[in-house]
Amino acid sequence: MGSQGFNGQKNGKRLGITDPISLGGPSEYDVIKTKELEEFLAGAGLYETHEEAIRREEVLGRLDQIVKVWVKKVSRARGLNEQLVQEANAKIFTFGSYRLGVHGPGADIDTLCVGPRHADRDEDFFGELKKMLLETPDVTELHPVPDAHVPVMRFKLYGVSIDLLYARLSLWVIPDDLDISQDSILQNADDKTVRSLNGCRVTDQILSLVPNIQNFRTTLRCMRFWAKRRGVYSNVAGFLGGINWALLVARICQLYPNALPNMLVSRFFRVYTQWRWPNPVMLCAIEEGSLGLQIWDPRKNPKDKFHLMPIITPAYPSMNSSYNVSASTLRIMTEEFKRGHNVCEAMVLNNGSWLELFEPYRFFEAYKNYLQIDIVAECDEDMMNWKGWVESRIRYLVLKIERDTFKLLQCHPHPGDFLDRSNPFHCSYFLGLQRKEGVSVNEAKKFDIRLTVDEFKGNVGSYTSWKPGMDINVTHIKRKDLPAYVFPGGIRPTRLARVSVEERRAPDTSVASSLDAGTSTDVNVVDGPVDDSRKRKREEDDELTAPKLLVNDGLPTNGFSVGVPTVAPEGTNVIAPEGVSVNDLVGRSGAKTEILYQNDEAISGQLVSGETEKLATEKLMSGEYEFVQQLEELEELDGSIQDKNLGGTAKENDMESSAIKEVTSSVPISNNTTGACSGLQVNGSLEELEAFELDVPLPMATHATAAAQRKPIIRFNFTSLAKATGNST
Ligand SMILES: Nc1ncnc2c1ncn2[C@@H]1O[C@H](COP(=O)(O)OP(=O)(O)OP(=O)(O)O)[C@@H](O)[C@H]1O
Ligand SMILES: [Mg+2]
Ligand SMILES: [Mg+2]
Repeated sequence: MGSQGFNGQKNGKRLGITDPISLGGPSEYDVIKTKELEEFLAGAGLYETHEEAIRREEVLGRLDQIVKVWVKKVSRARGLNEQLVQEANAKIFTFGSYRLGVHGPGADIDTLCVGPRHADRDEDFFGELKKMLLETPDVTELHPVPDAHVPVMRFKLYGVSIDLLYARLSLWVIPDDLDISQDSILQNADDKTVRSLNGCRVTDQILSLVPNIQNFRTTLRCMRFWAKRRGVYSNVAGFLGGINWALLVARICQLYPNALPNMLVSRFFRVYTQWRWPNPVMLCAIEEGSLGLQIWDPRKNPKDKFHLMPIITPAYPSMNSSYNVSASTLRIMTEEFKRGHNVCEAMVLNNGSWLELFEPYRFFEAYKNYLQIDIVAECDEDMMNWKGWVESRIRYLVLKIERDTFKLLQCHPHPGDFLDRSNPFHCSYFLGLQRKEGVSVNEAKKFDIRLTVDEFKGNVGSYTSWKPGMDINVTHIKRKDLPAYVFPGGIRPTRLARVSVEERRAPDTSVASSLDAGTSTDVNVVDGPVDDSRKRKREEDDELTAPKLLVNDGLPTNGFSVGVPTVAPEGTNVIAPEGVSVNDLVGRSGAKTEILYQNDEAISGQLVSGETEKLATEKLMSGEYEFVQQLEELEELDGSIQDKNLGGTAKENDMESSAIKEVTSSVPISNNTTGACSGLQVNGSLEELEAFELDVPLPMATHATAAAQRKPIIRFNFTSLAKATGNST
């Protein structure tokens, strides 16, 4: 198949803020591999049926009817004359995965209702419309969330999940052909309206900024599925969510405008493996705008400087869509990009497969030590609210632990919760724990993170909608003590293979995978034989290095616990920060390079040579836009930025390997504790924490006074050999 001859432009406008990396079109191989990929995605159940698609359209039609009736009712109640009542209008727009055309069978439809100035949010949208929805028999599970940052009404209409936002415009009449992409639509809009409009405006912009929507969709479907399988799909956990993945994929589509999805997937991994965060990913230039709304600008906004993985939204006001990303989650995602890159490279040599790329990440085999966060509530509604709140706090716990252990301990949050099948009002979250690479047992000495956990629980306990019965428990557990309900089917494998650090991220062709689409939080744990000699060695290692973890102060618990009750520990020690080199001030190239080769060098009709393309990618990475320059300015502005190696490291002629190396060390500089980050590890073996010896469930200490009275103790002692007495749950 020849080149589609796309020159990187759409309607005479260049897409993206740089020229493409390659204008090469697909080869026969790409056509075959793309077909294979599409079949794979279909086989995984990612596409809905034609009937389901029709149903969604009917649902949207019905919703549009409902809001149109609503707005007339509201207009009449406000005393508008009959002519104005007749003209009164409201309109439904869609955004999210449905609008992008990448939704799966069970996905919600994200919708926005745009209404006139006399239909307000509180009284009319969350009042009258809610009342009408409650009275509509086809509406079920109505759950209004008026106090959210982006207020939303959640419900099901004919069984289809709907997220409905509201934008109140300053117009008296909403025309049916209203264009919300104009910035003027934001004039005189309240903050919640601006935020509510944002989802639609961003989605529409994305679709207008990619060269080929169909290729974008297939690639995005693939990347969303991949991210779910690899446990890196979750905004709230500090990974990336739907909009972030869409933006990352869209940028790749701009850089390879004539490529088919198979190549876009492989370039996705290549480019983001080399990406030198915190250079931002942007689909277009950031507009200053005339309305004075705050935009992402690390030169002006101190908070923006600490964003580790900026992925900027393309509609005014441009924002960073991925501010939740932490050093931990960035490290994990970078490792995953690298793994994806390796699998794709191997595929070209006939050594890899799509199956292998989508191999589920085996979270519960990856670590020896976990932190288990259990929550309980008294009824469905309390549980839903309590879960939402706790879930949104967990990434702060990750930050706190890494901060308070001077980054010697690394946390890996598992996205999503696990429901205890024996108790519908109990569920658990998990963090994998490991010692930072290169931190020796001796160096690590002892940790005391009682205060860290206490702080977390205090924070969680400050929930303004707290109700009696909402409780939380934080317990340290070993892998063997993981509750059965975390495993597929609720059945603990008879023997859990320990995945070595290298194995954790490396492709594993020996493991068969069941492609249960949509189970983003499920991890396929495989029960396999463990080599005896390796096992013996492990046990010896455990003996030598067993650290100690104390999870409470010996006080009795209040009866709710999951974990391993053991004896109370001896006194606790607080580790000193000495000797901890937080190597986060390492080199970022300051040079702004000429980007890419000329268009006419791009070989029309065929792929550019691998080496040329690699070089082009590398160039792009090393001189991405004006941002490097911006960073230099930043450094002049802010003495806290201490990039000593600026401009002194790899430049445009460096090979890919050095670019990778740079990616792993090119991180923003911060003296801010929450935004602080360490160097990333990609290569080499990450050492795990070895067996914790003591593991006592925490007393319940969620709320206010309870939290103050029961201080949980978590102590990591890498030298002590106190014997465990734990038994499994
Ligand atoms: N917590 C949030 N903060 C900010 N924006 C959010 C948040 N949750 C959702 N959104 C916005 O709503 C959009 C849709 O979110 P949603 O969770 O429905 O994901 P999605 O991409 O539609 O995937 P799915 O197919 O799983 O629904 C996102 O793309 C984002 O713009
Ligand atoms: Mg959605
Ligand atoms: Mg949604």
